[in-house]
Amino acid sequence: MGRQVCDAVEAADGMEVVARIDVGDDPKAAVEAGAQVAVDFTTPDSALGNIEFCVGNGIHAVVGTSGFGPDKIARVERALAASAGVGVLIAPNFSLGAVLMMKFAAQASAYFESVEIIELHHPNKLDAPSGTALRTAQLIAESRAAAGVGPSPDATAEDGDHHRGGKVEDVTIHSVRLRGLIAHQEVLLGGVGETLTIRHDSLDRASFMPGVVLGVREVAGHPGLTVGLEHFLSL
Ligand SMILES: NC(=O)C1=CN([C@@H]2O[C@H](COP(=O)(O)OP(=O)(O)OC[C@H]3O[C@@H](n4cnc5c(N)ncnc54)[C@H](OP(=O)(O)O)[C@@H]3O)[C@@H](O)[C@H]2O)C=CC1
Ligand SMILES: O=C(O)C1=N[C@H](C(=O)O)C[C@H](O)C1
Repeated sequence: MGRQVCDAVEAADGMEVVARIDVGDDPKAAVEAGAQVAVDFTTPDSALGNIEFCVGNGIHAVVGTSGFGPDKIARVERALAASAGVGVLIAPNFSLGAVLMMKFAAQASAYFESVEIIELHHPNKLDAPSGTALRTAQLIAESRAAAGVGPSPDATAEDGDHHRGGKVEDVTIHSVRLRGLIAHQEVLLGGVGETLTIRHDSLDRASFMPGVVLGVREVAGHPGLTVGLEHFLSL
């Protein structure tokens, strides 16, 4: 992602890549080069420190790295509280189709008794479930709570080995890791006598680039923390 993002930013109107920071490089090089916006696609362990460094140095940040739970989000907010005017965008998924898939799934989940998520990714992915699946589960939970819909029915009495996947916000998520895949997700919804499946496929990492470039363009105009690219789009 890092290499592809550098190419996409370099090709975008009015943007220039002034520093490329790999693991082991000193991030001060970005400050010295006058970076206005940093883009982070690293690892769940590295990203928080990178964001805190950027915010502390007045650099806006666009973050694609997954694994941002409530604790890390709170730390980003604390860093931002001490740096007025700096913006951080954390987007679980930068592809337009995935943003729409999450929105449609959350909307539909208010009308169906059952909902489960299957996320499917390449086997080099470090985290499970994916950031997209976590965010989808949160959005579904919010939508179902607002509509007064209870948890999906499930009579499984025992599942010591997790054959039924894992639950996030009471929504079951199944994670598939398979050579040949890039990034895919299905949200399965079920009601009496019918099912609805909402599926998104990233067939190429190029699918994330327009969203990243949009984030870089817009983040300075959105001080504070924004979670989700949908807030920079008029959907
Ligand atoms: N939001 C979205 O739309 C998308 C999010 N992602 C997420 O982005 C992240 C990266 O994905 P991907 O590119 O596939 O992963 P890779 O593992 O291929 O790349 C991560 C890179 O970050 C480097 N790195 C680790 N720590 C640091 C650091 N402190 N400073 C600079 N570089 C560092 C790693 O170096 P080394 O290998 O030497 O450790 C590695 O080269 C993942 O969390 C993934 O889930 C991916 C695609 C889309
Ligand atoms: O690691 C990936 O590849 C991806 N990670 C993000 C996630 O965890 O949801 C976004 C996309 O699914 C690709």
